[in-house]
Amino acid sequence: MEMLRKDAPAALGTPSSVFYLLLLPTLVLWYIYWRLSRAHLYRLADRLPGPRGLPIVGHLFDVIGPASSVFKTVIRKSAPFEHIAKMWIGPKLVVFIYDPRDVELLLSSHVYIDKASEYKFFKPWLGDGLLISTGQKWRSHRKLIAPTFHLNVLKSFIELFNENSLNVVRKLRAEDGRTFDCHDYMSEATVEILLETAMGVSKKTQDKSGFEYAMAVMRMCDILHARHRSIFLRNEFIFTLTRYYKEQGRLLNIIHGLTTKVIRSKKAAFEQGTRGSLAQTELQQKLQEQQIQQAKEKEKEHGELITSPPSTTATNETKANQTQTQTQTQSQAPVAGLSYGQSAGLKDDLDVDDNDIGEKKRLAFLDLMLESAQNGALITDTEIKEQVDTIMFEGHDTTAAGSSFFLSLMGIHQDIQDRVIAELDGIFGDSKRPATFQDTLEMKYLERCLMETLRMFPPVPLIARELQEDLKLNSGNYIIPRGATVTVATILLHRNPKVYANPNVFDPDNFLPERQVNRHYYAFVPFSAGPRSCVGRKYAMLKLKILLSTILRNYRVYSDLSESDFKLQADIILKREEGFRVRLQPRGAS
Ligand code: HEM
Repeated sequence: MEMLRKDAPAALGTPSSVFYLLLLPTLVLWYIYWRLSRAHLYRLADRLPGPRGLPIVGHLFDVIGPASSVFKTVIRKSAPFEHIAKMWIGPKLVVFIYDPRDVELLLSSHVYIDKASEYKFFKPWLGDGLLISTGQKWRSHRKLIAPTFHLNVLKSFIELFNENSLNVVRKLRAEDGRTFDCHDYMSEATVEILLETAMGVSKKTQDKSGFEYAMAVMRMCDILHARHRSIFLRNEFIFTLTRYYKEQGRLLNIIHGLTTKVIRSKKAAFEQGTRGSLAQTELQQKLQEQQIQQAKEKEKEHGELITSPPSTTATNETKANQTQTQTQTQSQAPVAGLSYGQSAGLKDDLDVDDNDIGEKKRLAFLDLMLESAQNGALITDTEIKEQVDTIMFEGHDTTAAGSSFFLSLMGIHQDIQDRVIAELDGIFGDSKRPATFQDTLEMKYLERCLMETLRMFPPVPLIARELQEDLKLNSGNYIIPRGATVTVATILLHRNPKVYANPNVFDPDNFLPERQVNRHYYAFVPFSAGPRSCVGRKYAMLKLKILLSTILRNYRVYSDLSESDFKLQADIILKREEGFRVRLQPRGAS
């Protein structure tokens, strides 16, 4: 008995050996349970076509590595499949869709609106802003924000679009005749335009130019993309141990520093009763001063009696109201279709009739946010900050990429550039006058070139959703199971040979109305579509037309490369790895 008692612990083993003895069966049981709980996912996934991956890890190794090679590999492997391609990234099922009929099902739905888990890496930066939020919060904020990008509001930005575009032209003089990366200029300009329009502050109120902010955003996107591509960096704990985490903190200081300052300065003006863009007020004052000066000079020259310029004593609020009223009486453009970046026939909440928008809602973005906060609990200070961060990011990086691709393509296709320039000369002649809203409607060929740029090089090349319900596709007898991530591969959709006869050829005539009419609405969705479409779509198109036409009225663009030399990288926003290298020559100089 005595012996038995002594041996008993040895027979049962030490606590650690018991642990190891139980570990294996526990793991096996857990694995069986895990597989069974995902049986539905595996069953339906097995029926989906896609490139063959490795056992267990699937295509994990395809998404690890430099950004440009990952993008190329994923596109290359998906391309041979006609409508849809499935890939396993470890345990994660990702399904790429690029048939317009399936894209319509996903994007037009009010059910499949939850963003994929990859968007969670944006959280420290954008919080629960419009891009990543979901449910009731997204719904109510979308309803609040969409009208602030209504055409009536946008028309009041035209002077600022013009003024900032001229500013870029002046800055570009430093690069005359040299090959340089135009993306830096486009980034800085798009940040400053956003500050002055949607945010309604003057760029003079900032210590530094938008350049530092734009560069911090670019670096931040690199970090987020690195997290997408590394299994280790995806883990929150491991991430905090890396240099990326420290750098993220530094970058967020710059990014949030600017947005905090913007809100503070706008709030201060708001509390003093000032509404509307402070930059707009400054610009109007400057124009008035110029008018007075010119009138005085004229008077001196000719001894002419001149009528006095408009009073400068009106309050900012009155002026902002005046601007808004003026814009309401300007020509009412067709609201749907090409001019605003989507297929004719597609409509979303930006296409509401003018009369459906209440008076108060005709405010620019940050004005409306502050007004709503003042009037009740529609939006809190934290939420305003999240939305400002979201609009600042979404509103600048996308248009910086779009305009840089446009200039690169103009540089490559001199014959097409000739036609754009001829159109602009037809509209403006020799005049240096700023563009009006009506002019932008007449830039038909430039518009087609812009659309073709967004087709071939969509700044947002992938739109990903996480399915909470199964999705039965239209293109074939396929069901994508709930739990999967569905990705609209815009870049493949836009180059679908069944839709575009020569998908890899830059041909602005793809957007001739007669060609458009025969195409599926969802074959062109650079701004997404449906309930989660881009709220900045019209803003982006109007701004890009003014910015790019101003550049091409002043410079001719050249490029030493062709599209086949582009090394595309999709670190959130589509870019050229080698930079957007172009050369400019002032127009009129031979
Ligand atoms: C060429 C320029 C632009 C392109 C190609 C573009 C593209 C897109 C796309 C594809 C989405 C959907 C993303 C997704 O579902 O994952 C989106 C969403 C969004 N965009 Fe844009 N965008 C552009 C410019 C702008 C501008 C100028 C603003 C604001 C001033 C803006 C604000 C937003 C916001 C807030 C969302 C989220 C909307 C929501 O989820 O309800 N974008 N954009």
